[in-house]
Amino acid sequence: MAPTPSSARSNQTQFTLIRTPQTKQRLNFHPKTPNPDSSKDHHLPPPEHPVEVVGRIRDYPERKEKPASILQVNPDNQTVRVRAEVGYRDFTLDGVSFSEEEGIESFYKKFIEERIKGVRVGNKCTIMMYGPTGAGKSHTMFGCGKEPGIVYRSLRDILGDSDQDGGVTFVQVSVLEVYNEEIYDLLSTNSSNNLGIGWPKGGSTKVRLEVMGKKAKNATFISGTEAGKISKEIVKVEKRRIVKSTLCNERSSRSHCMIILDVPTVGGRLMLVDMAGSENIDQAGQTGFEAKMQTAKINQGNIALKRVVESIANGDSHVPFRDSKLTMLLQDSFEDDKSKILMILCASPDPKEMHKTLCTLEYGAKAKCIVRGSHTPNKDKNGGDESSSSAVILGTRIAAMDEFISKLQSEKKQQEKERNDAQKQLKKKEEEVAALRSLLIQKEACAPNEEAIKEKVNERTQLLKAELEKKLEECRRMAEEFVEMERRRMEERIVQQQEELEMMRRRLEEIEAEFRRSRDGGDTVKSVDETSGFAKRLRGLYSDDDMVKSMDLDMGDPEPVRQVWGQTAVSYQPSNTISSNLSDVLQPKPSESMSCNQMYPDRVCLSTVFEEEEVEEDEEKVIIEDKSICSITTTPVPSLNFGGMGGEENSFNITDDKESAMSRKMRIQNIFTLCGNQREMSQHTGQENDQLLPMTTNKAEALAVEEAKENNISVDEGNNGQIDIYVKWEATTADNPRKQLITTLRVTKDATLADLRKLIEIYLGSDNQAFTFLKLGGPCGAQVAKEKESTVEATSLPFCNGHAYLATLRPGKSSSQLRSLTQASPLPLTPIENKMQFTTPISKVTQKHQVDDELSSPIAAHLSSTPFITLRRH
Ligand SMILES: Nc1ncnc2c1ncn2[C@@H]1O[C@H](COP(=O)(O)OP(=O)(O)OP(=O)(O)O)[C@@H](O)[C@H]1O
Repeated sequence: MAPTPSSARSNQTQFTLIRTPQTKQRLNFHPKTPNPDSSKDHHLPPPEHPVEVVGRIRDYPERKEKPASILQVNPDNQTVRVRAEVGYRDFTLDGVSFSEEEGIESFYKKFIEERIKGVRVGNKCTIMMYGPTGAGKSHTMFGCGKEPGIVYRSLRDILGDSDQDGGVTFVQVSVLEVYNEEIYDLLSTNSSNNLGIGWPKGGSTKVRLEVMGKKAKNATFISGTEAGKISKEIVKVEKRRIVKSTLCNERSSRSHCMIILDVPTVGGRLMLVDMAGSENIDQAGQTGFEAKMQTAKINQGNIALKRVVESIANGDSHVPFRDSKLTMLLQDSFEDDKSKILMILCASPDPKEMHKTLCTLEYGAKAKCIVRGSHTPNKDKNGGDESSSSAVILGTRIAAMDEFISKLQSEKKQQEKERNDAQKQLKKKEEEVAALRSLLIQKEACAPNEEAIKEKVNERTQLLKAELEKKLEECRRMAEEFVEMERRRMEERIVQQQEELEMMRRRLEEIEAEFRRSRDGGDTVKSVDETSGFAKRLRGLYSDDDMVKSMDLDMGDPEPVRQVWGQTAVSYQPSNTISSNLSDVLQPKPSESMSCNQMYPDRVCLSTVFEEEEVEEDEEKVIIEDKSICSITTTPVPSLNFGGMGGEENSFNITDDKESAMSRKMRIQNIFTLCGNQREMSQHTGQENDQLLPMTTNKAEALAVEEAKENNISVDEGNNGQIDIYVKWEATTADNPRKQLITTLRVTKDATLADLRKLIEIYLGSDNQAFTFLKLGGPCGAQVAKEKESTVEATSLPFCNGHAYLATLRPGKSSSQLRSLTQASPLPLTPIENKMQFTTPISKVTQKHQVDDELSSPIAAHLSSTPFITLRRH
């Protein structure tokens, strides 16, 4: 494939594919217009191509990792494509063979065997190995140990197997070497001259020959009919070739080797030419003047052969055969009509060798275009004149040229198409690059925006942080204020408690004084003493000097009394000290917080722990006296139904089937006792009947009394000589809209209402709420005069529900005091009471004590406003 000048120009301007230094040496075809006489060409014989070109691509069996091949063969096995990083070039040859797939034997059979048969019958054939050093020329020509090369296979084919054909064909074989533009006879040795470097050792030298005409003069030949013997000789003399280690080949042939095999009987001739490597000086890595000269002279043969090929192909009148010894010896091969040339292009698939491979294929493509020229006149065998013969030849050449030109044009079109595709792809890629670039620019433009956003976020964060800190500071200040306020409130409470304690102490002193008076007094006092269980009790206690008397509001509770109230919790420490520790305030102890959290999961709890330990000893004594008389508990009323106390019908749980017979009996006994007392009281006083309440406010109580009368059963006075008394306010009045269960007291069974009053007054505290007892036993209740209270026993009160006595209090004139009593104090502490108004938590407490659901609500309503006190014994 030789580009036309036009294509070469287009390559320069449009193609940047693959260029070689040899481009300038390309055939310079003149553009030709279509031959007007081309119509006449159809009778011309097809153009004769004396040179056929096949490619042999070597293998690298010794390499473990083979590089990707740059050579690719089309399915027609004639076009080899050289792939570069960008683009490719196709070369159309007469055949391509990969030594990896086809060994020497199959290559020989495919491309050479037929020609050798022609030689045997008188044809002339020249087989040239062309290619860069190390491409496998010698390997293909002479073979290796396992595979004999073309030389030995040709000999065997021409002479036949000596054992079978023995001497049918006779051949003469000359072996020449062209080195440094000199011809040497490798079959002859000259023992006298020693030419030095490169020559065989042992004193013998090669014989230099002169060229006479187109042949080497006086060349030695070996003749014979046995291929084996001749092959052995050739093997021997082939080793005399000058070889040298180069960068490209460890045993590089530095000379051209020609084996000329004549078959004189038929006039056949076979010329086998193993050319030296076609590399240039730099590639050969030769240094020094002599070495460079040597490489230059080796190349001289190659260059001369190229010129000859181009000249023949161009149809030049002069073909420079005489430019080198090699071309002089090959002249016959090109000029003889009977001679055919087979050029084997050896190439490497290694990408590193791409440049050499391209040069080799370009050279082969040129050689393939050679047609018989005018300088090889083919005498008209039919006796025609020379001019007509020349015209035929010229016509043939023109046809060949036209064919070549059309081929190049189609290649050019193909390449232009590929170029357009490549340009389109390039444009597409450029667009992509432009898009990416714009994206990049956009991103770069966005970068400052991100910075601005970050800055804003930082600013906002700082602002929020400052606000947060401000609010935190505010909260801290509020907490401190709150703590301070609580502290002050607590202090006030403490003062108040101290005052109350003082008042209690004074009251106890009064009681004590009364007690002394009763002890020291006459018969009048004695009667009081007999009737007053409380005084009796006091006397008993004071008569025992060994008894430890103490007063402690927290009587024996293993844990301090805790009342849940409000939304905060304060831990109140003994000795009137206030724990104002903020952490204590805001973070209650785990046990406290747990109880609080269970009851008020959504609230912050404040628990009050109230302990009085440093109370004066005298006060303690009095309290112990009180304790011995009664105990006030916060135990919820078990089954007392206060549903009817708000005006609705009372519904004591008298139909409870589960009530034990014992408790029923006790209740009936109690009612009888009450009834008896009522009658007794009426007889003694005579005034109470006048002051009977207009109606019994509690039907259940009346019912219980009647029941007791009917059954005539005495009441059992409770456990351990103590009885429980429910203390409640009378029915609803305008002043007192709610019924109030005040508390439950536990007193000795011989306690009088006067004793009860004292306890209730203590319980009610400094408010000193005025009240009178209502004695309910008959159909109507009656007020008990205050002065008569000491004569009326607590057991004369109505007995309710088999559990406790009911002390109903009628408020005195000071209803405002009652109101204030019923109103819950928001403050946690009063001396011995806590006024709670939290329905929900109290109802929870009552549920905890398993009060019926029906009862829980009204009881909770009462309990929520009922002051509690817990007194325990030490
Ligand atoms: N097809 C092949 N398969 C295996 N080995 C090969 C092949 N071709 C060449 N070789 C090996 O490569 C090395 C070089 O080959 P060779 O001498 O034939 O190259 P060359 O073209 O003759 O080089 P030079 O021009 O320098 O003489 C040798 O060792 C040879 O055995």
